[in-house]
Amino acid sequence: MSANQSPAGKQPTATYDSAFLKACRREPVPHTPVWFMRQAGRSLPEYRKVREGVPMLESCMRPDLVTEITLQPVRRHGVDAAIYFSDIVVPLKAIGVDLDIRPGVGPVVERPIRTRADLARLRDLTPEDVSYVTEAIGLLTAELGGTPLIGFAGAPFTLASYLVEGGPSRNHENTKALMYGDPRLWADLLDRLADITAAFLKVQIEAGASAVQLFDSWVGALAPADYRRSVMPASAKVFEAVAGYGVPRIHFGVGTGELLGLMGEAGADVVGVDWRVPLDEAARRVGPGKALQGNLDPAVLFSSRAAVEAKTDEILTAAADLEGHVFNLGHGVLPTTDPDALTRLVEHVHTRTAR
Ligand SMILES: Cc1c2[nH]c(c1CCC(=O)O)Cc1[nH]c(c(CCC(=O)O)c1C)Cc1[nH]c(c(CCC(=O)O)c1C)Cc1[nH]c(c(C)c1CCC(=O)O)C2
Repeated sequence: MSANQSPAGKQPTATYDSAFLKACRREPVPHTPVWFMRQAGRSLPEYRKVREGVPMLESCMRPDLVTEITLQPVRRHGVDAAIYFSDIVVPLKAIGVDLDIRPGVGPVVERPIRTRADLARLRDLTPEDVSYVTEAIGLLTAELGGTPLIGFAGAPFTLASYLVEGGPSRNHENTKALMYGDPRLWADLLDRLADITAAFLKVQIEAGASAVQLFDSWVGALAPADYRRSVMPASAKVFEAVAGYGVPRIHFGVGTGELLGLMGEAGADVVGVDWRVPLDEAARRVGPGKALQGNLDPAVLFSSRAAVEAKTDEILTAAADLEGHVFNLGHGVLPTTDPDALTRLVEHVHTRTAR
């Protein structure tokens, strides 16, 4: 190990010692670190400008654009971590699934996956399928200095929901029909997706990502017993596959108050919490040995500065006794959010928690 290398491998010491990675490891921090899910995106005029005329999926495959878009919120807001600009469906596109991301809609799959024959269309992901990810992360880590880069992927349940429904869904009825009606096929589908997801996260870590987040955005639609039986084994397989790298693993979903304990148990080092459960109560549900991430309601950013600060202070108070806290929103930045409100929020959290 050379002098400027960390115990965690090839990342620079400044990155290893960043407030974000320290909080994930539950070590003392100089201030509570902050980043925002969907911090890169339509809330930023500079994002809308570089995306002009470039379809979403194409932008994810261009290392120059990925690098620029990932850096934009770091420059503008001074957040404590960058999140790699991509989408949860990128690895599926990379293995040849016929899908697209429609503006204002989200991912749409031409031929949904619902039978055993359909399952054969999901082949393994190799690093060559996503060489643009390796290239972009190389460019990014060179630019980021001591700011850590978070890699991410969609969790098997949330990916399955898009694949089975064929697009965004409120009730996930086709997904649940498969889960309850053909548990063997469902288990095989989730296992396939776990392998693809694990391979995609490995590419990002090996290229230089300092942490990874598994987005199980829609898993809050399930009761705990069904989560434990039908989803947790696949998510646990993903976490286990990347455990050896020693980078923090974050696990996030929306409406997951009843699942927080199980989501930690699946293998996360950090559990993401939406705004429906206060962080002190979330800590009781998750139990010791894990950090928490969250949990300001993204809609609060549409209220007055005083109201944003009051809600933020409530969260910081609830987080005061946590073993590790990464400040974030309870879900992604809404596209019409005033970016200045986000910049002020970063400053406020840093000032309020400076030690
Ligand atoms: C469920 C999900 C998706 N994608 C993602 C999730 C999990 C996170 C969550 O729960 O919000 C993950 C995601 N998607 C995107 C990021 C970028 C990194 C970041 O957080 O800054 C991340 C982390 C870019 C994106 N992914 C998408 C956009 C908007 C498309 C655009 O800017 O043209 C961005 C910036 C498209 C997308 N892709 C998806 C949706 C629901 C949408 C929005 C559809 C719309 O409102 O237009 C699927």
